[in-house]
Amino acid sequence: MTAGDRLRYTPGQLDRNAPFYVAGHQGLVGSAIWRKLEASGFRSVVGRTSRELDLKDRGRVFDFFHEVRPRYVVLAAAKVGGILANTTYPVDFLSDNMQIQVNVMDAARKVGVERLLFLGSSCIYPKFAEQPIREDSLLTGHLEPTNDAYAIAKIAGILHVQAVRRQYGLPWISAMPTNLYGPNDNFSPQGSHVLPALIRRYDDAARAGKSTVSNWGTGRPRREFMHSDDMADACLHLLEHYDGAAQVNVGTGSDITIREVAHAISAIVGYDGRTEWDVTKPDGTPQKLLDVSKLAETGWTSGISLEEGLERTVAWYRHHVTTVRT
Ligand SMILES: NC(=O)C1=CN([C@@H]2O[C@H](COP(=O)(O)OP(=O)(O)OC[C@H]3O[C@@H](n4cnc5c(N)ncnc54)[C@H](OP(=O)(O)O)[C@@H]3O)[C@@H](O)[C@H]2O)C=CC1
Ligand SMILES: C[C@H]1O[C@H](OP(=O)(O)OP(=O)(O)OC[C@H]2O[C@@H](n3cnc4c(=O)[nH]c(N)nc43)[C@H](O)[C@@H]2O)[C@@H](O)[C@@H](O)C1=O
Repeated sequence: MTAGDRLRYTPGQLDRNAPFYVAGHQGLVGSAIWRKLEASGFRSVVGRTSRELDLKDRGRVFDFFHEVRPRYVVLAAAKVGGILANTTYPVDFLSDNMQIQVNVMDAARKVGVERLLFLGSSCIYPKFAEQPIREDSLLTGHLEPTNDAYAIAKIAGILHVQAVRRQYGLPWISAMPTNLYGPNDNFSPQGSHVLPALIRRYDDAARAGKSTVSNWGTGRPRREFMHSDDMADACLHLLEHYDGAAQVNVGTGSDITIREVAHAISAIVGYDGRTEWDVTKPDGTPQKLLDVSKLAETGWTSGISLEEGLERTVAWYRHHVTTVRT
């Protein structure tokens, strides 16, 4: 594919028989996308674990794309973690993510992948962006320092997609999800995001009859949480209905304090002890609520309430407690 070879994209159903590569298909988002594609009739969905194909290995990534020749790609493979992991390992979050996305997008461009969806994150926006955060607030202010390395890699990914559109005419797109949760999440006490951390902590405490649990920070920051099945639904919707250079925010449109979500989880698991707040741990950005009007204009809104999503995820966690990723 060279500059000037333009693929004509017509919004509508993707071909259910065409090879569809889900990068990161065993992760929180990738596994939800896999379930969604199978349920939607896709017959040729392809995935590789990082053991089978390390996406940092450029040569092997090119070999894979030449062999499989996917027509569609969702790039849901990334180095991902919560606030502490991002603060402790900034080099990994910058370097791994830059390598993964550059290799995948270069190889996908080389074989002429028709539709590619790059997943960024709501942390790409300035720390003190006006709320709810509109897509056009990108690069208008300083980033939140606890995840600036990760955010810079994700911003480079958005630019990469836009550059491919401009130079090669491929109708690739980017989506910026809010904080996500659901089955196959990372439940590592130190490395995970807040929601899996709280589910594990409160469930462990309820089982052990503990009188106190300690959460991080002040509990005052506000976050918007979305179930990964909603996210997967939005991804397929965008691939079938959106073709623009600007990234699209993906969220539910409402947020909640960490204190409130901790209370909700403790009630679901039946924990009746005390909750303390360890203010030596970082709060991160004070509020991250996405403006989802652009997504709504494409015809998609979130369908899973936080209450239902938490119930489902706690049930999943309890069923998989001995095998969850930590
Ligand atoms: N979770 C969240 O709250 C949010 C996530 N996102 C974005 O969504 C996407 C998916 O995140 P999520 O599902 O949560 O992350 P997970 O950690 O659950 O999954 C990431 C996946 O990436 C794969 N992966 C990581 N490194 C490599 C590598 N070197 N080679 C091949 N595969 C690799 C892993 O494969 P394996 O299991 O085989 O090692 C894993 O399945 C990411 O781009 C993330 O930035 C955006 C906003 C919020
Ligand atoms: C999705 C997004 O996720 C990260 O940003 P974040 O939203 O700040 O992520 P978080 O889920 O880790 O924390 C949210 C809030 O919750 C509080 N908190 C309480 N108790 C625990 C706890 O036990 N663990 C964690 N992790 N946080 C806790 C914590 O102190 C903070 O105030 C980015 O680095 C980046 O990866 C990114 O894009």
